[in-house]
Amino acid sequence: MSSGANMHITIRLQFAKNVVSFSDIATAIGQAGGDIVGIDVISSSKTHTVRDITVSVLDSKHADVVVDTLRKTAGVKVIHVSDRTFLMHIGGKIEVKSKIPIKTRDDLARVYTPGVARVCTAIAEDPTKAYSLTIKRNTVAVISDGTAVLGLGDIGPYAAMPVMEGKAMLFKQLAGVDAFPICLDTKDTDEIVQIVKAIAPAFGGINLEDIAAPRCFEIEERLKQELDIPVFHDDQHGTAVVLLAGLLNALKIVDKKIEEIKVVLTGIGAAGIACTKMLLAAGVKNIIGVDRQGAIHRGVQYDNPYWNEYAQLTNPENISGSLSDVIVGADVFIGVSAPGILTVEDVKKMAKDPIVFAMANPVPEIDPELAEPYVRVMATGRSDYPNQINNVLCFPGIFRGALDCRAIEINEEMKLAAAQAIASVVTDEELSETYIIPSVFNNKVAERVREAVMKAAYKTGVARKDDMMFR
Ligand SMILES: NC(=O)c1ccc[n+]([C@@H]2O[C@H](COP(=O)([O-])OP(=O)(O)OC[C@H]3O[C@@H](n4cnc5c(N)ncnc54)[C@H](O)[C@@H]3O)[C@@H](O)[C@H]2O)c1
Ligand SMILES: O=C(O)C[C@H](O)C(=O)O
Ligand SMILES: [Mg+2]
Repeated sequence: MSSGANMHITIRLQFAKNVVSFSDIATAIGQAGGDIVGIDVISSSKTHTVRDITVSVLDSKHADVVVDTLRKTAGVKVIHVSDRTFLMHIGGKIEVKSKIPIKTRDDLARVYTPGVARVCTAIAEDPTKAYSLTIKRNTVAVISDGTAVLGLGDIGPYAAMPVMEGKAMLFKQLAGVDAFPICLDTKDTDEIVQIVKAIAPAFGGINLEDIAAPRCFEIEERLKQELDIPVFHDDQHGTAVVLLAGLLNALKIVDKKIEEIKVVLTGIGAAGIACTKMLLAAGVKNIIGVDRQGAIHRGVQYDNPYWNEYAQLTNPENISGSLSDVIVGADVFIGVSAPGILTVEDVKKMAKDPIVFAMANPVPEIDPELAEPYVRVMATGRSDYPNQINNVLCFPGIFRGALDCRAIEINEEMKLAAAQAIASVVTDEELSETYIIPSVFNNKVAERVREAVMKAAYKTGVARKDDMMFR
């Protein structure tokens, strides 16, 4: 399965009318396996025509095959090839906009010197006024060091930017939160903690993103202790929240109790450890974690201290072995690891009515089309298949709620409330194998998550909004 399903390329080509017809070109594209999804005439003369032909292809290799076929067709000249996805990224995807225009000298004197000085002084005298007089109240920093970007791994801070810009777009569109992508050119835990602390004054919350385990745990813990604004590692907690929402609904379909299921989870990293903790808190008793060297079990000393702790909390029968060994009889498979590691043979060994959540991005642990015939409920992290279990269902609404009540943190109760809120958007009448989790575009999601999260924040005493100081 490719990472670029729905990949569209636009090929600008010129063809000599007396040598080749458009239907010859369409046939050539079809024979190379491409699907024409759009045609635009750019110019036409007596002898030549220039057209932009948009073609759906499987991946970039397939795109090369289609383009090569056209290059070899007599009378055809390929002028250039563009990829719609790349075109959407030219110059980046977000910008900063002013709320008020500066039209007159008077405006200038208010938004900037000298007027602004009075506002600065007011904040200097009472720093809590930053909430009412600066962007802090509505602004989140999306911070990555580029070490665990999607399932692409350590691709560095420059390459991480498009994902962080995308997260910022989603924050804004789904919950009205202004988010800044900030990619740091350091992998040093102390340095990351120091930098984030130092930039915190401008922000009402910190969303850590795509920072590899195990460093992400210490970074988050230390920042939580040192800052009075919510710090939330999206790949851990956002994923765990949405996973639980999806599982609660999937279990209704197969009519199994959460306490009785056997769960096998692959990828004991940031997402995997947080998902496991959330499932244990929700009542799962039998969960086995599998990483590269097989099932995590007691009796081994792992280099990774988090795995030693993990072994204590999970795998009640202390089973060892590979994924194929431990998957036998499992009710649920959860993948937050790497592409293609679950085989159809593995799925066939699961208990009746298997639930498979293959959540690695962009390529899941098993191709949904291969798994489909053998599973009862199938979900991925992607938007091009039904049941998208992706942290995008959580982070906009959870931060909206936290910002609106000026929460000092996002705690366990707030996360659980968010999971239940997401699950509740799908009504019992609507619930089906292909609809266990609401769509990212369902505008009820962020609002419901916001309300639930605020309620939990007030209940647990972490909301400061009623405190006059933070108005
Ligand atoms: N759908 C979602 O919302 C969502 C959210 C977060 C992460 N993810 C995906 O989950 C994956 C992991 O993300 P993370 O942030 O936890 O990264 P991470 O680097 O912290 O953890 C990944 C873990 O997977 C393990 N792993 C790699 N290859 C494996 C294999 N062949 N078999 C078993 N384990 C293997 C690694 O050793 C590591 O422990 C990525 O693909 C990411 O895109 C999806
Ligand atoms: O970015 C996503 O689509 C989800 C998640 O944060 C991931 O790292 O895969
Ligand atoms: Mg991520």
